[in-house]
Amino acid sequence: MAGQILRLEQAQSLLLDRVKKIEETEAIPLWDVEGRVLAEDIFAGHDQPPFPRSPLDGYAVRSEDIAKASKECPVRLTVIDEVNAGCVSRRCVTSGTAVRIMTGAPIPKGADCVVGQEDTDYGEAVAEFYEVIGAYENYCYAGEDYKAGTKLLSKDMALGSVEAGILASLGLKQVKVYRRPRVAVLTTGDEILLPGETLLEGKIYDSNLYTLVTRLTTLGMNVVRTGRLGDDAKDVAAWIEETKKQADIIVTTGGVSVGKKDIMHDVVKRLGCERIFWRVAVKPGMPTLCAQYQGGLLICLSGNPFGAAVNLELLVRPLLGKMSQKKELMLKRSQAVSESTFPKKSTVDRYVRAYYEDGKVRIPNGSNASGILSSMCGCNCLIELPAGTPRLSEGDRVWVILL
Ligand SMILES: Nc1nc2c(c(=O)[nH]1)N[C@H]1C(S)=C(S)[C@@H](COP(=O)(O)OP(=O)(O)OC[C@H]3O[C@@H](n4cnc5c(N)ncnc54)[C@H](O)[C@@H]3O)O[C@H]1N2
Ligand code: MOO
Repeated sequence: MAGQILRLEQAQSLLLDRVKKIEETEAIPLWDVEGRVLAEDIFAGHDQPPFPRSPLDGYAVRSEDIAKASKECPVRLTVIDEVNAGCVSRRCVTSGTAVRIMTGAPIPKGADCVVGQEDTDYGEAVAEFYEVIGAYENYCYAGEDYKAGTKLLSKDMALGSVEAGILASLGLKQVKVYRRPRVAVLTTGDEILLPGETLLEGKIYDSNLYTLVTRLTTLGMNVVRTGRLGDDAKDVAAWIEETKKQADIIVTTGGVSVGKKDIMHDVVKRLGCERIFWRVAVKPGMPTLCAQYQGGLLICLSGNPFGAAVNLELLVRPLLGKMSQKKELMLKRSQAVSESTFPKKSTVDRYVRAYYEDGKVRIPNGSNASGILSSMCGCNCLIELPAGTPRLSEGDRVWVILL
């Protein structure tokens, strides 16, 4: 069963070769666009703004009427109408007249500029003007944001709050995006209890389910099914069989090592899946087992909580990035100077939980062992110590993977 232990890059590329960009699309409400990828080009259906509008509260006038206005020698114009945002004045501004106007209101015909009310006497029937304002000053053109027919957003771009606003400004309620990768998570182990159950002798609570599902959700994935089962290969195979149609990727934890209850090897056989690899030369999480089922990948991570969390980042996250076209999901490395020591020499590539800030990286107190989760609290990176790296000292330069 042992076979060859793959280097991380080999394992990553074997898996990446087996996934494709998701082409299926769905229409979603604008509220939900954050983190989604646009599946259509978006063209403007109208000018924005659709009409020339006032940028000020004041008076719409003809600039030639106030060409000689000053504080000492004000120009007096008859106020023939008032227009607020959302309304339209049907009057035409002719020589000697003005229309009282509020910010955002359409500039009436005949007017070619707006005088802010601070430069007037705020007159109601007749107003005095103290400033010269040139033609098309304080004048927002129709279409100055965008013109009808302009391509505003392109297929395959990432959507966020600004794009949501642009789509809304077009009057759209929905937009076509690629569907998200569908991921299912199953934790296995006779010792695993769900939070809320009574802690019995020899048992522990399931932390992996919560770490993995929360992380996948944060990465923008559609977690379609979750489950927890004991060490029974038949049950686990049945669960995976039922889930295969709904999920592009099924992630499991536990049962991948060499013990009597390490059932995932048997599960893969029962399912008739093609085993892609077992074991990657990394610590933690070395015994990861990956297989292909029709329609997706089965990624069986170590039961150890840190091993599962790290390999979700190293092996699963890049797949999700490729499938969803979200570049930010591809692994991001940065150089940093270590402010901590790490005592163990690395015989395989080792990942150490740490905090990164401003080019410096610090390892938290507590163990970095595969079974230890609590010291990962607040960590935002993994220090990458390649095989053969001697003990880490303060001041050493290292590469980190930003989480
Ligand atoms: N003789 C050997 N023993 C082991 C080897 C080896 O090479 N020879 N490899 C070790 C390494 S490295 C790892 S990693 C673990 C992997 O074990 P499994 O993936 O089979 O996982 P389990 O045995 O099921 O669990 C390991 C550990 O994690 C706890 N666990 C499991 N599930 C959860 C969960 N959902 N939430 C929290 N904690 C969980 C479980 O109780 C175990 O303590 O194998 C080594 N053994
Ligand atoms: O490969 Mo394991 O997760 O280090 O104990």
